Amino acid sequence: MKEKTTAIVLAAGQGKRMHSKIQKQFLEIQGHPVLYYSLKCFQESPLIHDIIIVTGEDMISYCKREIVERYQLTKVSAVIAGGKERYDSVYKGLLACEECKYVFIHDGARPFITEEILERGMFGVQETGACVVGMPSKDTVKVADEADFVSETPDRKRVWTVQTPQIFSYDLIKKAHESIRKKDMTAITDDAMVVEQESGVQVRLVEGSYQNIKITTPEDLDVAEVFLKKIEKM
Ligand SMILES: Nc1ccn([C@@H]2O[C@H](COP(=O)(O)OP(=O)(O)OP(=O)(O)O)[C@@H](O)[C@H]2O)c(=O)n1
Ligand SMILES: C[C@](O)(CO)[C@H](O)COP(=O)(O)O
Repeated sequence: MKEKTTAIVLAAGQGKRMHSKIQKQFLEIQGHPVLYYSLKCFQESPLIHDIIIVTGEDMISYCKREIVERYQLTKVSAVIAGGKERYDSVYKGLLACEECKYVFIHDGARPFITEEILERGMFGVQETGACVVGMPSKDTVKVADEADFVSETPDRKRVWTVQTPQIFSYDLIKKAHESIRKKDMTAITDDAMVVEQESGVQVRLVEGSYQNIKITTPEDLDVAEVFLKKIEKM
């Protein structure tokens, strides 16, 4: 089915900045693992046909049992092993996709996506085949030189901090990842930059939300608890 849309959900990171024995995507907030919340959104979205979970080799059976079976995530078509870096895990996810038109690449460490965000992403990707969700920066951003002196202050109106999901035409993102893998790869921190560097395709920015945080350091868990309590009351 060529019109299919697949979500690749990344959960193979070590979470070093969290300093926890349990990897952050498996820590519980309000009684459920962080990873569950974004999977639930993809499971319930009419835009998404199937879901691939990318996790550590040693966590595959845990994910199948404690996430996919426990929450009856019927759209999950595969749970596969990721790689050393985030971009390796993305590439493995892309290789595991069955024929599809679009892919939503998402950090399993971002629990607060919504159907509205997915809709904006799906709308945005139609234009050029590449779309990222993000938000305009609330802070003024400085670009530093190598000695930590300010080298530039970009116009804040033009500065966005980007989130996931990042949504692409499958053929475009697969080709871009294949192309960058032939080079010396350093500091590839998102998928949009792979498209920026390896194709002439423009990447559309659409609004995510200020709530769509990535669980990265311990204080993010406190913030996540607050957001969840607020969501539960709605
Ligand atoms: N080799 C990797 C590295 C990261 N990720 C995933 O990519 C997302 C975003 O990465 P990040 O927040 O940097 O996670 P970690 O790499 O786990 O964190 P840290 O850098 O603190 O170790 C997370 O959902 C993480 O599980 C992945 O699937 N495979
Ligand atoms: C893809 C991403 O979530 C966009 O903000 C982010 O770049 C992941 O980066 P990290 O270095 O893995 O935290």
